[in-house]
Amino acid sequence: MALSQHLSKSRQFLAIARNYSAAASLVNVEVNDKSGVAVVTLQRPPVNSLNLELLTEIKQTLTGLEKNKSRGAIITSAFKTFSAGLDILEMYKPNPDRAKEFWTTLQDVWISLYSAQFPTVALINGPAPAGGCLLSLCCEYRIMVPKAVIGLNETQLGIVAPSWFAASMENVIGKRQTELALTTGKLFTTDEALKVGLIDEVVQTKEEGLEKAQGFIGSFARISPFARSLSKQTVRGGTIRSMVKGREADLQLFLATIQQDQVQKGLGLYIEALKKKQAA
Ligand SMILES: CCCCC/C=C\C/C=C\C/C=C/C(=O)SCCNC(=O)CCNC(=O)[C@H](O)C(C)(C)COP(=O)(O)OP(=O)(O)OC[C@H]1O[C@@H](n2cnc3c(N)ncnc32)[C@H](O)[C@@H]1OP(=O)(O)O
Repeated sequence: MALSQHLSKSRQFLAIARNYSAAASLVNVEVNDKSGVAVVTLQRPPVNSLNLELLTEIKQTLTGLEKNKSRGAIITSAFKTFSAGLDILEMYKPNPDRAKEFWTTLQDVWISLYSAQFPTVALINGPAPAGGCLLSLCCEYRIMVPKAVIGLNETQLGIVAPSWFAASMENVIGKRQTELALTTGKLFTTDEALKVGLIDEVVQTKEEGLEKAQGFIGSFARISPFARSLSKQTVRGGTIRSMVKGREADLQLFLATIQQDQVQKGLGLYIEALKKKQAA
């Protein structure tokens, strides 16, 4: 499709996305007029913790971008935190039906983002623990600001990162580093993340990050989108197939795990600690 035609379609999507954003407003989508690349900004205050509603909007946004054959997407945050990960309140004293929908929607978001046909960049403009890290790991390229942290720190909450969280990290930094990171619940500083390959670039500001992200996506201008996306599928297909095959078992494991007394106690203490931190 010619770029002009494509941009016209993108603008139509933007109009729809704007209307949608106005109604719900947890995700803002802006399509760049020149490049056709969508900047997807998470905006659930205060820290973009991923609850059912935010995950649902992310899922709908990704579906819209895929339908409109997006040229690329940059995922970032409107706040100083990229994403605080899964909303702990979705797992603490959960309503079983909502917990089921919550986890299924998280799985859907992972599948859509991990297998997106268009190029994806995470512009990590603040802390990205656990589920925040997972979102960025689904992308093809990660750009991060200084003085932030990123990692799968689940063990620090007394829970375990599911196998597809671990696989997402392993595909980026390898088995050895993933095992060390997961067993300790490590949150990498920006410098540590760069050193281990968890992120690709460091930028000083979000604006610089947006330019770099556009540059990364622009680097595919002369590559056939068909060949690009099939190559991505070749590399990621095994991980996606294994997650999809195991998703019902994974859901049941999640539901059983969060009902355990020990897990509930741990989550309760963690929530208290977060609140005390704010009061101090
Ligand atoms: C093989 C077996 C498989 C079984 C599977 C079963 C279970 C595993 C399931 C899931 C995996 C879990 C994944 C997750 O993502 S868990 C979430 C992990 N997240 C964190 O640990 C981050 C916690 N937050 C922070 O560290 C900080 O908030 C921050 C992100 C660094 C930001 O710091 P800042 O100082 O800017 O903000 P505050 O700390 O003051 O927070 C403001 C406000 O937000 C509340 N909040 C923070 N994080 C969360 C969260 N993740 N969920 C819900 N709420 C959160 C915080 O309490 C404050 O609230 P208040 O009401 O006091 O204003």
